Amino acid sequence: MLERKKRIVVAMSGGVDSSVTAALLKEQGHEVIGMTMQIWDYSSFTAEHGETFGTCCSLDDVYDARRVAESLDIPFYVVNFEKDFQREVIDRFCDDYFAGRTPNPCVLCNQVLKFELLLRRARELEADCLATGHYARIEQDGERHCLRKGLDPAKDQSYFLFTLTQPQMARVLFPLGGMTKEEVRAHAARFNLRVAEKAESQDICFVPDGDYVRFLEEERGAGAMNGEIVHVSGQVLGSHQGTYRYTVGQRRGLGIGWHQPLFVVGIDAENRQVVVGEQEHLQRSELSVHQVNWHIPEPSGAIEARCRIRYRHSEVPATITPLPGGRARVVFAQAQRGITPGQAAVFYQGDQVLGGGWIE
Ligand SMILES: Nc1ncnc2c1ncn2[C@@H]1O[C@H](COP(=O)(O)OP(=O)(O)OP(=O)(O)O)[C@@H](O)[C@H]1O
Repeated sequence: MLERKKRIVVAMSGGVDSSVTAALLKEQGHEVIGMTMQIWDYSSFTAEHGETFGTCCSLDDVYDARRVAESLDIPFYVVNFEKDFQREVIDRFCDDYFAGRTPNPCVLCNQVLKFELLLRRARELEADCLATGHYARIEQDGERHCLRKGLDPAKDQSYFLFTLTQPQMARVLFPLGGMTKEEVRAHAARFNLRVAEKAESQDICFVPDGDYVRFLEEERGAGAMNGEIVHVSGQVLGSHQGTYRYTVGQRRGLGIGWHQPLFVVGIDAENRQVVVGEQEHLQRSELSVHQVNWHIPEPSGAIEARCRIRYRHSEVPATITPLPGGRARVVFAQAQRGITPGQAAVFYQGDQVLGGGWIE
């Protein structure tokens, strides 16, 4: 039981996690308000492709969130952030791909939509805090708040939350951070929530079928980025239909016969070249990041930590040196495969997030 009754806005996606979050906070005696962001209109996708998908933000999900709010007997609001989502997440997603990077839109959605815009709406309702169903933990350590991994290693979402700032963490709750998904599903059944058996959401909610190339071409048109496939040695091996169709580490779909397996090792969007090489060319022992967000006071020199270079990567030992202009250099104890510009590099010490930035 928390000591003081709070007014808490719960970000409700219509999924199991945020529904349980709302139910638990209500059970603890807080004044809970449900809020769903409408961020993407699926009707055109569904009309064209004739399918619906279990994503985090379709209209069905708004309906589910409303039903859950009704069953919990809490006020419920839908906020329309479609334009913000288009500008802050989708346009940047497309810009990144067309500039030769592989973006991570979930981090941007958390950063701008959930923890700036939605948090502001919560403040307008005079709420004490905003709660989400993320699997991560925020703990207070003296004056500072620290971000820790979710206790369930299979669900930990701390990587997607590295941009959180101190003022945001002071206002954000992750009630599921200390639970496993099993426990959350058991709570959902106990609360009799009709979303208890709902499937997990997709990786990228606005590309429900996973065909991001089609999505990019619908957004930006096709054909403008075609060019050569070039071996690291400089030899031209073939041609391609658009640099945005490729990502570092990719092996399939190159359409080139070569005496060794070939991988994409770099994308030079300016010259419209896809650079390929053998396995060993994918290994790099250092990277640079920009827009670094430190969760600890910015170190004055190099620190030893562990670094994760994409969501499904187990963090590895690295030396991290802050650089001027909000940048940092990361040098790995052992070379890493497939360091990908546009992805986030997040620094950890044990289960604590020390900071993170965007790979250049
Ligand atoms: N459209 C939305 N409106 C409001 N909050 C959202 C929305 N989408 C996601 N969230 C919030 O962000 C959290 C993490 O989102 P994510 O897409 O990772 O969902 P998830 O882990 O599948 O959770 P859930 O089961 O609640 O959908 C959700 O638990 C919810 O609190």
